[in-house]
Amino acid sequence: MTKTKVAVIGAQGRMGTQAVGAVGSAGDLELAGALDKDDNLGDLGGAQVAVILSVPDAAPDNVAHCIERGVHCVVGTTGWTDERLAAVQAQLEQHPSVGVLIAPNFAIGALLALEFARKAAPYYESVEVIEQHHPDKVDAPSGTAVRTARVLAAARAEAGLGDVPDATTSDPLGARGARVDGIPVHAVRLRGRVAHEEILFGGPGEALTIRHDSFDRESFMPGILAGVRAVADHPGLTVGLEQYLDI
Ligand SMILES: NC(=O)C1=CN([C@@H]2O[C@H](COP(=O)(O)OP(=O)(O)OC[C@H]3O[C@@H](n4cnc5c(N)ncnc54)[C@H](O)[C@@H]3O)[C@@H](O)[C@H]2O)C=CC1
Ligand SMILES: O=C(O)C1=N[C@H](C(=O)O)C[C@H](O)C1
Repeated sequence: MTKTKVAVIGAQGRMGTQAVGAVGSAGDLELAGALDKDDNLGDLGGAQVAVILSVPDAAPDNVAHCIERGVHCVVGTTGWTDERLAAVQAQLEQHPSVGVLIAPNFAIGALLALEFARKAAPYYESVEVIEQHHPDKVDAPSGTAVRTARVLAAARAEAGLGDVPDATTSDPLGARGARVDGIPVHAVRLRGRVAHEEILFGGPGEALTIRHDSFDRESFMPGILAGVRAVADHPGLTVGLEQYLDI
């Protein structure tokens, strides 16, 4: 069997170290490179696929480097703005056979939570998102929470729902949190947490809470490997691993 050659970028980080182990342990994959910020990415050790788990400020350059060399990308790094996504899209137009997966969350439960939330959204007047992470995380709100809020907002708009009700007229300290496409999003940072998300729905006389917990980064590894195995068959830009899976 010919093994797919995979390079990990951000290989010395919390996620990168586990991803290096997961790729190295997969019988159908070969670790071609384990690269971090002081390394010259070069030809990525001849990799066909790069797993990018660097920091938000570095990932756009990492992705551009890979696309330029025809290397498919499975990107876990967060912090993707519309402008950064548009730049990836534009570069991919010059490299139409290259696949780039940007996956805000690789955990199967997080993907299921997103789909359950999409389904619930039309039925509730109120919804808010609370994410909790370890205090070493550099970006807030989490990429997962941003994507969840966007999906919720789109589902509400499609169902003809208006803004979430909120009578607040005075909030000088920002206690009501951020708004992503109109959806309130709250970020908690606590030592001991890994990655957690709650989607709180409210309607007259009832509530529905959808919650996902990643207690260990091993929860992300099967999703990374699934992305690596599928990315070459999905040229162009894809946001969300759920697009590859039958969820
Ligand atoms: N999609 C998902 O399921 C998950 C995504 N993440 C995201 O992955 C990213 C990394 O998270 P952690 O591993 O916790 O962070 P980390 O800070 O532990 O690791 C980041 C690594 O990237 C390296 N790095 C910095 N600049 C670089 C450059 N120019 N080139 C190559 N490497 C560079 C750092 O030296 C470090 O080793 C974050 O954006 C985080 O939100 C984290 C967990 C799950
Ligand atoms: O930084 C993290 O840890 C995580 N980052 C991703 C995010 O921002 O959504 C995924 C997961 O929540 C863990």
